[in-house]
Amino acid sequence: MTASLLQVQGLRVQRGGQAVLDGIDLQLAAGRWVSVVGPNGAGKSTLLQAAAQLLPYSGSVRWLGHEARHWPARERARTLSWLGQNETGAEDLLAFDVVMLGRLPHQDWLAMPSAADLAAVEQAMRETQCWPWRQRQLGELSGGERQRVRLARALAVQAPVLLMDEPLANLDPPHQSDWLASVRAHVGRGGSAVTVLHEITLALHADEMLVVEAGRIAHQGPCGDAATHRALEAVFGGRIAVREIEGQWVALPRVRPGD
Ligand SMILES: Nc1ncnc2c1ncn2[C@@H]1O[C@H](COP(=O)(O)OP(=O)(O)OP(=O)(O)O)[C@@H](O)[C@H]1O
Repeated sequence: MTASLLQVQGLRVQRGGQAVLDGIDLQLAAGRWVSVVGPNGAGKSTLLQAAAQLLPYSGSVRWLGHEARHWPARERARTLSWLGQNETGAEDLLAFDVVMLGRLPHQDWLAMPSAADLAAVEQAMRETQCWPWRQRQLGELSGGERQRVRLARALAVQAPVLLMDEPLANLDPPHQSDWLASVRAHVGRGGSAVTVLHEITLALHADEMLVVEAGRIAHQGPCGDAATHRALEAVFGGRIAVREIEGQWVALPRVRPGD
C-alpha cells in the first residue's frame, strides 16, 4: 500500500474576512511530485501555507500520519522544507549564511555548524550553482541568483518533503531544467514534493496535478491524463491548449479560446 503524504479534511481558511478555502478535502500519496496549478487568486498559496502551518485554519491536516497541529515544530521543520513565494529579507546576509538557515532545525541552540551542516550547505549550493558566490550578500545578487540561494536553503534542510511556492520565479530556462532534475532526483530517493507553479509546461512534468479554481480542487489526476489536460484548459478559460510535442506535454498559449 502507498504511504500517505498528506490528508486534509474540511480545510477552511479565512483571509481579509473572506473564506478563501471552504471545506477542502485532499489526499496525496508519498514518494511523488505533485504540482498545484490554477488561475491567480485561486487559493494555491493559501492551501500550501495552511498545510505548512503558516496560516490559521480550521479542519484537519495530517502529514505522514502526524496531526500537523500537534507535531513538534522542530520535527516538522526537519520534515517539511518550505520555500515561499516572492520571499524577501535577509538581504545583508552572505549567501552561505542564508543557505545555512536551512540547517537550523538540525542544530542545537548556539551550536557551531557541524560537518554534516557544512556538507549539506555546500552540496545544496553546488546543486543550484550558487557556490561560487557564497561570500556575496544576498542583496547584491540578481533576482534569479537570489532565488537559487533560497532554493539551496530549502534543499539544505535535506527534508523528505519539499513544499515550494513558485520555485521557478526569475530562473532562466537552464536553471528551470536543473530544478526539474533536482526535484526528480529527490523523488527518486523516495522523497515527496508539492509545488505551486505557473509554468504549466514544467508543472506537467510532475507525477500528479492539483488544479485549483476559486478556492476548491477542480481536478486531481496524473499529469499525462486527458482528463487532467481538459481540466487545465477549462480552468484557464480555454486560453491554453495541452499538446504532446516530442514526447512531452506542453501548454500552448491561445490568443482566443478555440484558436
Ligand atoms: N494577506 C491577505 N489578506 C487578504 N486576502 C488575501 C491575502 N492573501 C491572499 N488573499 C486573497 O486570498 C485569495 C487566494 O490567494 P492566494 O494567494 O492563495 O492565490 P493563488 O492561487 O496563490 O494566486 P497567485 O497565482 O496569484 O499567486 C485571493 O483572493 C487573495 O486576494
